[in-house]
Amino acid sequence: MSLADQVTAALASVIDPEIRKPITELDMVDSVAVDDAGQASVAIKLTIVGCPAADRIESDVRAAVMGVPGVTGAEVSVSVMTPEQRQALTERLRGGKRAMPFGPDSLTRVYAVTSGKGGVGKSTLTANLAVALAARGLRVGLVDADVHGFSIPGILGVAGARPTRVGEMILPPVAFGVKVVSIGMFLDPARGQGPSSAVAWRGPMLHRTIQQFLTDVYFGDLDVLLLDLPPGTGDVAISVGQLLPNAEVLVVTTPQTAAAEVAVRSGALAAQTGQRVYGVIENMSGELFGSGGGAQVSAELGAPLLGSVPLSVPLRVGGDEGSPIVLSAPDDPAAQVMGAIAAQMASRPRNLAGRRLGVAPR
Ligand SMILES: Nc1ncnc2c1ncn2[C@@H]1O[C@H](COP(=O)(O)OP(=O)(O)OP(=O)(O)O)[C@@H](O)[C@H]1O
Repeated sequence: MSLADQVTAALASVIDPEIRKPITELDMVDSVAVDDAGQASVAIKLTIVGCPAADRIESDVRAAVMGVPGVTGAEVSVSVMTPEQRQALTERLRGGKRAMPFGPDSLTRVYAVTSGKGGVGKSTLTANLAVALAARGLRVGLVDADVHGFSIPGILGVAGARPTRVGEMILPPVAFGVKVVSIGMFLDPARGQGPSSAVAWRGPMLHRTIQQFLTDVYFGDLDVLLLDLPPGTGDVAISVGQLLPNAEVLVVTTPQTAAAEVAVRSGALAAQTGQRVYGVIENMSGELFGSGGGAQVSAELGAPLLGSVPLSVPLRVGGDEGSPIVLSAPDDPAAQVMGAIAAQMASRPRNLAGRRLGVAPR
């Protein structure tokens, strides 16, 4: 066996402390060379930038290399895997099992949009934010999980659209650059399922449906996934909290005090499932409905008030007509506020920056 082969064999004793497998099985050894004088050069690829285990891996590699008889010195260089290499590794570690793509090791920022009660404009804001984010060049997916009324497809002008099935894969319709699916598109009226049968959707069946839905719908690589949840603190919010603990919550409220109180409750549920409240949006602001609801929810949840969207006739009409005003009437004051909120969201880095690869040890 050549000295280089012996060095490679020795590297099998170096275990990645997080993934808990030999680095030689994780495609982390890029190259190994040993010159005539016994000087070894080893190139290592880490899974992510700023990998907390980097120093340990590097020193373990050095020790393993120096332990090979005949090696006189070791030069270890460290780089980072490309996203493709990382993805290939992740898939291989999962053993080819289809997994829910938006879990904690995903690069996608996931936002669950919730409200205390219905009719506060949650779906309208979610749809417009999604379109505004897509218009900024982000890859955006939108899941309508509001079992009390699937309004997203209508607001985005794809009310009659059905997803395309390619084998086991379900390809979502695209509206204004947003990949949009609604649980409403998967209901089977023959089984009594329908937008008006929310009661039949409670509990474990709903949980399984959402899980299957997130797994089977092929969104591809997304920068942002938005979920329009039903108002309140019901089963869907709990399921999403369990399935996507990494999701951040956006709370929509109106300016009235009563609406603000229930909005706080739905935001507080997020904390119980380990989610973080990213921010609060006040909608339909204007003297008519009182004021201060957004600020109150923001203060009580300890999350920023991202903006106050004024009452706007074009916003309502745009929703009815399937024409989101962030595109069709960008100068409207409500469109301006929603555009500004989308700009804040778009300026955040991708989800995984500096985080560990969340691969569970076997
Ligand atoms: N800022 C606004 N100005 C005027 N009308 C608005 C505004 N925001 C929303 N609306 C209108 O209010 C109605 C309710 O909005 P929407 O369906 O988005 O609420 P929701 O909170 O998602 O309700 P639910 O959860 O019950 O589906 C719609 O007719 C919508 O066009």
